[in-house]
Amino acid sequence: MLPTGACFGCEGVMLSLGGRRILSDVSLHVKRGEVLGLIGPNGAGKTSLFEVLSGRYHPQQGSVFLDELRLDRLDIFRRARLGVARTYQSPVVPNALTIGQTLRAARKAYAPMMSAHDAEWAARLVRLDASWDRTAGSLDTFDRRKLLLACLMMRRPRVLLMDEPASGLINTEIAELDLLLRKFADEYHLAIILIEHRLELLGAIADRVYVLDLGAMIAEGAPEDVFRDDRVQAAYFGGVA
Ligand SMILES: Nc1ncnc2c1ncn2[C@@H]1O[C@H](COP(=O)(O)OP(=O)(O)OP(=O)(O)O)[C@@H](O)[C@H]1O
Repeated sequence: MLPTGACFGCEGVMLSLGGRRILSDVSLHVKRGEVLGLIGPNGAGKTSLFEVLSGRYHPQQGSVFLDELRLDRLDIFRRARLGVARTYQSPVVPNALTIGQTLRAARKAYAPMMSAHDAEWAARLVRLDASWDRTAGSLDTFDRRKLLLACLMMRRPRVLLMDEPASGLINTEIAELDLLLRKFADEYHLAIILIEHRLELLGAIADRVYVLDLGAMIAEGAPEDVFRDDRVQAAYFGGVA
């Protein structure tokens, strides 16, 4: 069960891969309209936790919840259809398709089919200004991210999991991305979880932050408190915990 007010998350997740313990007793939850940061040093288990939440990995112990629904037995595509959207560190787009064709493919990927109006709305929402005749492969990193976000947003997801969405972006683009994500959370009540290495980026946008280290959750709270936490300092900078 999730705590009162939470709409998505996991409880007591234990994951082993290839005989190695990757996650130990990990719990995390997010509310509607909340932007959550997930941080931790390299190899802490952040991406593995996203794979558990999105349904690519099935943990040996623990559960994933969307409201009261237990998602444990559902594969990644079923969770996506229930409103668990996911982006990846590399914005891989279908290079040869135009923006228009890519959005059309997303509209028709599964029932219910979305309308052309939904695609136009989503492209406007993410401020994708490029011509729809352009091939997706010709877009820069930020426009690729926007195109992939538009494909997700047209279906009005309930949860958005984003693995290092600021990777490859310049500062002005990161500022625009922050505004977009705040808008998704505030106006569309989307629950957002972001993986980010750079603490300073999360300080500006996250309502709350979780810190993973060596597969265990070592801190949770407001960004300014978490960043001062001795265990977090030790995990990041090798100080004394
Ligand atoms: N399929 C796998 N089989 C065995 N070990 C794995 C597998 N995938 C990941 N790992 C290991 O699990 C640990 C956590 O990896 P993960 O990619 O989840 O960490 P991360 O916090 O996302 O790291 P980074 O910030 O470097 O992306 C690492 O030690 C990694 O080598």
